[in-house]
Amino acid sequence: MASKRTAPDTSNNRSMKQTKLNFGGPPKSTAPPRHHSPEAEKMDQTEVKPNGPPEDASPENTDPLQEEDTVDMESDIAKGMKPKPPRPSSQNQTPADPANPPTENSKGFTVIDKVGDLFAAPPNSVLIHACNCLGSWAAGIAAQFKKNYPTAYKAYVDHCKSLRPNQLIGTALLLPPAPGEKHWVGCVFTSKRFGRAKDSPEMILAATKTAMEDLLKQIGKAKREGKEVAEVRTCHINAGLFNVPWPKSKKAIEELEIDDADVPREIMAVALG
Ligand SMILES: Nc1ncnc2c1ncn2[C@@H]1O[C@H](COP(=O)(O)OP(=O)(O)OC[C@H]2O[C@H](OP(=O)(O)O)[C@H](O)[C@@H]2O)[C@@H](O)[C@H]1O
Repeated sequence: MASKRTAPDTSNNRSMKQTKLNFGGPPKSTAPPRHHSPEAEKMDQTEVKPNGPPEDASPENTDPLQEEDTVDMESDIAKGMKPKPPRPSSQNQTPADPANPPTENSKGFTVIDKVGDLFAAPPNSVLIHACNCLGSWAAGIAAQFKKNYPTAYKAYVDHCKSLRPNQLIGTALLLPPAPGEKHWVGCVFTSKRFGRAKDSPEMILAATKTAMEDLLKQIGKAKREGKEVAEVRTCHINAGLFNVPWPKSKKAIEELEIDDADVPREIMAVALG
């Protein structure tokens, strides 16, 4: 683990049942460790440190999720939980027509929980993480992003320098794979600041909705332009240093509706076991 410190993940990673039990419940910890100096927490623009070399940061080419996923998904289905049932496609249901079987809501999204390492995703996957608006990927999974994707980190810092937190909050930045960096990086700006100055859980969740909508639309646009986008994978955004239980962020994503045929409808939420 490349992060300098661990952060509380207030969700359960392995079981939809436990995820449901945790839903809406209080976070296990309300005081995540501070990870920036008081000076840094006061800053509106973080200093830009030179990026180190990628070292041997390139993630694996294989995706070790598959086997475990199948087991998890099957057991979830056996428990009568996810996958999410299709939403009604119309208010006025007509009798079943074999030529036109009922379809899922074409505007909605499904978030599938998986156990594994986010960075072990297939090439050209989009990896999503929550960001502050100050240009800092100093801790938690953000520090791993900084190490693995130095070009994306620089683009994120430049983006944060070009806009104020009030302009960035609730938006997203989609960064294509740079040479030697095999994944897209999806930054969702869910809190203006970090540490003790982070936004409230309510504000973080509101920003998560619009930022994820923005990101998914950007992914749809990239696909329309012929760019190669494999899977869309997210970590349990907001569940560590931002201290918002994952099921709440997951629900915010699943409640989105976007009317765009090119937007990917399935998001894998990957968490370490
Ligand atoms: N390899 C891996 N694969 C899969 N899941 C992994 C993983 N490694 C860790 N996780 C999990 O990933 C979740 C997110 O937890 P995090 O605490 O990182 O992020 P967050 O979204 O709550 O908070 C954002 C602020 O954290 C940073 O802080 P800085 O201000 O830069 O210092 C940012 O820049 C923001 O400001 C937790 O469930 C971790 O268990």
